[in-house]
Amino acid sequence: MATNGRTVASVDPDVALAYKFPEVNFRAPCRDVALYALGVGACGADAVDDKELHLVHHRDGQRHIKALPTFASLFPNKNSNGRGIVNVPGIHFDASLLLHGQQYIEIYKPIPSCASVVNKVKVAGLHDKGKATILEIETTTSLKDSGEVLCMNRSTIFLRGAGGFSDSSRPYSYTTYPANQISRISIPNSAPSAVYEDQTQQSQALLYRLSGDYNPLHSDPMVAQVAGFTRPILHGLCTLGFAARAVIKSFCNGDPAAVRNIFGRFLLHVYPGETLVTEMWVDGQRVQYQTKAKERDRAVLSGYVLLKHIPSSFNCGALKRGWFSVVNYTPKS
Ligand SMILES: CCCCCCC[C@@H](O)CC(=O)SCCNC(=O)CCNC(=O)[C@H](O)C(C)(C)COP(=O)(O)OP(=O)(O)OC[C@H]1O[C@@H](n2cnc3c(N)ncnc32)[C@H](O)[C@@H]1OP(=O)(O)O
Repeated sequence: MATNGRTVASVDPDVALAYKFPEVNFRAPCRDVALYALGVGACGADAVDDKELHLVHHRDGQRHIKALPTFASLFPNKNSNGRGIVNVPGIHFDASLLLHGQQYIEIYKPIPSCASVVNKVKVAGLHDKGKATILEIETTTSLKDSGEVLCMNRSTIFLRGAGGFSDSSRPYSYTTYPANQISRISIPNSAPSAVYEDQTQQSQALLYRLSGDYNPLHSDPMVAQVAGFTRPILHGLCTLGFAARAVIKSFCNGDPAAVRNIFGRFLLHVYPGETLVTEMWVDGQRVQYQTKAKERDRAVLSGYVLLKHIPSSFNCGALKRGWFSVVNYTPKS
């Protein structure tokens, strides 16, 4: 329903939860993997950066470029209308007020750089927060030929202005697992094990959107203003890609296959051109992180990355072209 061009929000949880999504088949070609890597800043500091060149270029003797684990976060886009909006019967909202709240990714197999895959999708959570509705979409992606499951994405979408559909004394909440299992991130008081600084470009969102999220919030100044921002903002998943790269460069010697799970909560919007400073704390195989927009000194993202192995000790204090990675880390025995 729409009045004056704006959709009047309404949520019918029974209709939404009963909906069976169709399976979505698609092909993720090599070119998409490289374009995505560039969209999240790979090779931005140094075009021949040895820790990242393999994300966009394969040398003689290598068959394929390597996909960042967060490339998997693009797969749920294929369930959407191409503007980051998943249509779920029973949920009507003003698309200009949608924000990405959280993303959780489990990687079961290294993400291939070229594959035909299929998405199975379900509503995994629905919460009435009064001023907003939180919708959680779970997408499980498998290789089309073998049926092997590659990864699972849990996308948490914050629908501003769409809450209040339940009794305020007993707000509606549904989830297929305890949400606090992944959403409570407490940042340690101790000094971080590593800090990584990265510069986003003014054109970052315009480049990132070519990976498939054409939500005009990230490109159209008028739409951004209606949504409450002074100018277009960066895609949340772009910021998550920067944070994942920070962890991979600092603790995995650039190997994207070293990552098992990734979680991030988007705390505040990021403007393209801002400097992202990611602080990381290692605890066994888990790297907790917090990313700040340096110019505003505000935390914009926090979460964790679960690695396949405890990272080994190494020294990395190189400071070049405004990037730094200061490592103060010895693995626990
Ligand atoms: C399938 C594919 C789908 C992918 C779609 C993606 C499409 C993309 O094109 C869209 C984007 O990329 S948007 C850009 C990235 N996101 C952002 O910039 C949002 C940044 N975060 C914010 O602005 C605020 O945290 C904000 C506004 C989110 C919340 O702030 P407040 O309104 O101040 O909320 P608050 O009062 O603190 O809390 C209210 C309840 O909500 C919960 N909550 C808060 N932040 C959350 C978040 N980020 N994610 C999930 N839940 C969140 C709180 O816990 C609280 O609940 P409770 O009272 O039960 O604790």
